Amino acid sequence: MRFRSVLFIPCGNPRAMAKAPGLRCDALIFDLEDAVGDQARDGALTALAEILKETFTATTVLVRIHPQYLNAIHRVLKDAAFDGIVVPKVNGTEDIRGVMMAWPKIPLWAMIETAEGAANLWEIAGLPLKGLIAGPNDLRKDLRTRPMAGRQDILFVLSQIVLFGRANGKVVLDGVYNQFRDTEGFAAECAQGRSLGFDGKTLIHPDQIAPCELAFGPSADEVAWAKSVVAAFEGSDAGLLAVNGEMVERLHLDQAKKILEDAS
Ligand SMILES: CC(C)(COP(=O)(O)OP(=O)(O)OC[C@H]1O[C@@H](n2cnc3c(N)ncnc32)[C@H](O)[C@@H]1OP(=O)(O)O)[C@@H](O)C(=O)NCCC(=O)NCCSC(=O)C[C@H](O)C(=O)O
Ligand SMILES: [Mg+2]
Repeated sequence: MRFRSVLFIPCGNPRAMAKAPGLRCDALIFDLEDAVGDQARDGALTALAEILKETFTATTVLVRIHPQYLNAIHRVLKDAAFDGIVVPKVNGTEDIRGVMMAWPKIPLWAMIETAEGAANLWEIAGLPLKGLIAGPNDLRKDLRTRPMAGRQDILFVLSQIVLFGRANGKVVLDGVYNQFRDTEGFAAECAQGRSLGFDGKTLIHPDQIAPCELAFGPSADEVAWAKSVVAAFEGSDAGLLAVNGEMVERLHLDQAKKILEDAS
């Protein structure tokens, strides 16, 4: 399953909700948390229950719950069809266990967006979760950082999400980019997220889907490199070879095969 492009849909926005079934991204996250004002909460939940009856172009449909309204959400969605729950502001393992009790069979995703959650990342990542998602907005609020070029202010947390996520076999998703009209800045942040090791990025606007897909998929250069490595090892049982002036080992062959698989 691919998780390159993962778009938040604000459940309180009927126009955005109407677009959701046809959107060509890997996953959708229907948001019942920060995107929904308190007055709109009941309507948003009803709208979500209705839309979950539809068929989606996206392969994975997730719901970001609001832990404060867990009982109401569970009551309305208990028979609804969706593929996972995103738990926001996870501070520690207890925040996940409560949701696991309510939905024992559905895959859970933890958002790492508080100082406490980041400090407890190793324990959280050790839980049977599907994935970890960075939340840069809440993280900056909680850490009291100021946005810096190259996300230097939160880079250590982003890298730890990748580190602890990978060590525990989780899908790891980068956080959202708020300046949704800034295509250059967005492309740069996607490239950085890809280089840091994230599987994909969470998005806030449909216009971010295509550039995100491009950034997180294998580049033309990577595919060319992968083909040359696979070709070089064909019929050879050598441990390492020189290919185009570069030493490549069998671990690179594994990487090359993965790139070609991702590109297909
Ligand atoms: C950011 C937006 C408020 C901008 O919306 P808008 O001004 O309406 O943009 P456009 O006019 O360009 O929109 C064009 C049409 O596309 C629809 N649209 C926009 N966004 C979405 C979306 N996310 N999903 C589906 N459809 C969308 C508009 O309705 C327009 O439709 P139409 O009028 O029929 O042509 C808006 O993009 C938005 O609300 N985005 C989602 C915001 C959100 O969900 N935020 C919460 C999650 S992010 C987060 O919390 C991060 C994390 O927790 C952290 O701490 O960092
Ligand atoms: Mg947040």
